[in-house]
Order: sequence, then structure tokens, then C-alpha cells
Amino acid sequence: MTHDRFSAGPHWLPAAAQRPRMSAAWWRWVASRGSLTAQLRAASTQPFGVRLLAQGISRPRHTEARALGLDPRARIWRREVMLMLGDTPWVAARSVAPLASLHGARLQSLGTRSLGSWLFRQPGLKRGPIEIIRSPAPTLVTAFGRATPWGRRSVLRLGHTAILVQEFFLDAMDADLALSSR
Ligand SMILES: C=C(O[C@@H]1C=C(C(=O)O)C=C[C@H]1O)C(=O)O
Repeated sequence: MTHDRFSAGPHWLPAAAQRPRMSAAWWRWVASRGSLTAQLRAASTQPFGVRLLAQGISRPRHTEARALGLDPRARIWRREVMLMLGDTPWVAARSVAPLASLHGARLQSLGTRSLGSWLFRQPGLKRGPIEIIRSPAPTLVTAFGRATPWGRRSVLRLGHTAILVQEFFLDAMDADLALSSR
């Protein structure tokens, strides 16, 4: 069985439903609607980087298909990365987009450039509601560190292209920014 970094167990809920369960400092990260890349860059003196873990054609998870309004058998492009500050991973991210809608989109050629640094420059970008999950499956233990309880996702739309961006915050970010204690 392949190691599945991103099989999240519990349910995705609207951000407001999860707010009482998190600190104000976490809320400012998990519920923000701007570019996470830009927020990460501003929060650390360490250089921001993207470590590409995997990308390619796949099938969506059921929860991803539902979020994108897709048939679970539809083919999607998946991109799994670690967002790094210096040598420390702070966020694990999995973004998926229907292959049919990717025509002309840059997801496939991004490499180690941040998806957000391209997306948030596009005029007409629309971001759907932020959903939050608590305690993503403990399987999100990577060679880079353990996950915090928090993950978030939203669908970003650019014309006919829809991209579900899922971000799971790692312990090192919590420790470096002392988010749980504020
Ligand atoms: C959507 C954004 O892009 C970030 C960069 C990603 C990537 O390069 O794959 C994935 C998730 C995001 O955290 C953002 O910066 O908000």
C-alpha cells in the first residue's frame, strides 16, 4: 500500500465552526484568504522555498471530488509540496485540479515555484470559502516532521480552471511562531 501523506480522516467544516477550537494566532493563519506564500515570507527571516514531493495525473479522493464537483473517476492533476522556511518545512500542501480544466494553466510546469506566487497575480482569481479540518490523519507524519491538528482547503477559480488547494500546518511552524500559546 502506497504511503498516503494526505489521507485526512475527520471532516472538513466551514472556518467559523472551527474558530472556537483554535487560538487567535492560529486563526490568523488558518482562516486567512490571501496568499499563504506571501504570509509565510512575511513571517520569517528564513528564505521561503517549495520542495516538490510529487505531481502527476491521478484520481481525486472522494472528499476532493466532492469539493470540486467531480466524478470520482475523473482524472486530475495533483501536486504535493512542502513549503519550506530555510531548511524547515512549515506546511504540507496537496493541490488538485481537473485535467480537463487545466488547459493553459501553469500547474503542470510550476516546478519549485510557488503555486500562490502565480495564482495571486492573476486578475479575476476567485477564492471559495475556507474549510478547516482538525486532526488530519496522523499519517501526515513525514520525514520532515509531524502535523499540527490544523489543515485548511479552498477552491481557487481562474476562468474555467478550478484548483482545490489543501494545506496542512506542521509542528515546526507552530513551534517557530508559538501559535498554540497565543
Ligand atoms: C495557494 C498558494 O500556494 C501555495 C503554494 C503551493 C504550491 O507551490 O504547490 C501550494 C499551496 C499553497 O500554500 C498560496 O500561496 O496561497
